[in-house]
Amino acid sequence: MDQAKKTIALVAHDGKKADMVAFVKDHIEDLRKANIIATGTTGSYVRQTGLEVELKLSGPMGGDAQIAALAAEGKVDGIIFFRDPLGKHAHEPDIQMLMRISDLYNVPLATNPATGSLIIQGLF
Ligand SMILES: O=C(CO)COP(=O)(O)O
Repeated sequence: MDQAKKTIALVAHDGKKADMVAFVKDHIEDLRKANIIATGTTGSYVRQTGLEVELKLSGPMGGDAQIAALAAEGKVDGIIFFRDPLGKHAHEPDIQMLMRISDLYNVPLATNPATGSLIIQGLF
């Protein structure tokens, strides 16, 4: 992790992983300037774009919680979290926690590509 760089967390539910990969491709030049962390499965998909990604645990196994903990410690500058509004998740409490922590610590969090682009514009 390069302390001089911004850190961006990428998280996407299964129904939104294709959207996340498309988003990363659209913003790859800016994202290359950042440290990228991601929940496990999302990160594996994103790596296919060639972007370097530090993988956390898969979301249902605690990945959202790991990203929330880093955000609470001031180690995350932006979170791009494409939730599936049509899906149901066993780890819903973790999803809510990640959003709550981002509000508590005023960490920008985008839940769709439009606001994700605004976060990237704002950070770079
Ligand atoms: O479930 C998730 C976010 O809540 C995402 O986790 P994965 O990237 O491991 O699929």
